[in-house]
Amino acid sequence: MALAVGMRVLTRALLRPWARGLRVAPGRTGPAAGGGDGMRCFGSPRVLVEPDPAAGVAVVKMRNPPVNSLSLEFLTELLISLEKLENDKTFHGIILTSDCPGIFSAGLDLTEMCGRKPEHYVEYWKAVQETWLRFYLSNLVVIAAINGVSPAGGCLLSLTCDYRVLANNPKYTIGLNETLLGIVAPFWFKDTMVNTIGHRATERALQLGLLFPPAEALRVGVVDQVVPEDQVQSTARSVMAQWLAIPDHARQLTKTLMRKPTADRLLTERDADIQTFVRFICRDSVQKSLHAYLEKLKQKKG
Ligand SMILES: CC/C=C\CC(=O)SCCNC(=O)CCNC(=O)[C@H](O)C(C)(C)COP(=O)(O)OP(=O)(O)OC[C@H]1O[C@@H](n2cnc3c(N)ncnc32)[C@H](O)[C@@H]1OP(=O)(O)O
Repeated sequence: MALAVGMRVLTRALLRPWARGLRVAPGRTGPAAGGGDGMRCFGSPRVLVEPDPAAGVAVVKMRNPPVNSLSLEFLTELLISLEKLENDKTFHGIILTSDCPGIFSAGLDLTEMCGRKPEHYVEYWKAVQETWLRFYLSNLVVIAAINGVSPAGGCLLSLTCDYRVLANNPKYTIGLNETLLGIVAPFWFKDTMVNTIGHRATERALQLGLLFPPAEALRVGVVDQVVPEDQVQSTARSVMAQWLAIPDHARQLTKTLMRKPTADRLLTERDADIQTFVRFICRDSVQKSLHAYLEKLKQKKG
């Protein structure tokens, strides 16, 4: 039921103006990674999909340099790739990873939330909601191979996955750090974190905007496994094999059982959540905080 609702909302999303004209186009050519049966990589400008049909797995690489910030276009391309893989019976699992060295994703694109018109914030927030819903409720096994830093929306994206493998590099911190930007993680960001690490740990992590280095992330449960950097992809593949060995219908129904109540909360409060976000982001004080944060990021270089 929730999945049927999910399909309908995606179809609606793809009909929206920002999604029109974006279709999965043939990308880089060459043999599929590990597949060897001639199926080619495909994707879109910002998302590279490396299919391994023999394993029933596709590696989805985010490539929106420099930091894989989750812009409207990038989210749209991610959704289209996910839908294409879900509709292809060859695939049972995807490994979500990054093509940008040292960065999994810098989270929501701050330039989408700064100095724009309210109508833009509405469209952007719909896309953020849609991405969370689609990944959170996907029938596929989704494993995050986290090969870089992963703050805020980047962390959220990984939390939608069924399993997280993080590279053991002290620079690769992960967490919901929204409060450090003077903004508030919405209830469904919070719920996703609570479902992963529990209420008390989430309360502390979200209020303090904690970004956990690998050992801490593992201890608190934000990630499931920390491995040497050069073993992230191979570990994700062996974990995937374990998950795919479970009868698919039983695993899928169990996933739905676990996640539906959390997703339903957003599905029933979707419009109110958009209004809350737009009201909040349009506040002068919030705009000032975001501008100051972006400025600080830029000055870091000089
Ligand atoms: C209501 C809920 C709302 C929001 C949830 C969110 O997701 S808010 C976003 C939170 N994200 C962050 O706090 C991460 C901010 N970025 C960083 O900390 C660093 O950029 C990062 C990811 C550690 C990478 O550092 P690095 O030194 O490699 O790159 P640099 O900082 O120089 O950044 C390169 C250019 O990218 C721009 N940029 C970085 N993050 C974002 C972002 N989230 N959105 C948009 N743009 C971003 C940065 O300004 C640099 O731009 P440039 O024009 O080249 O100076």
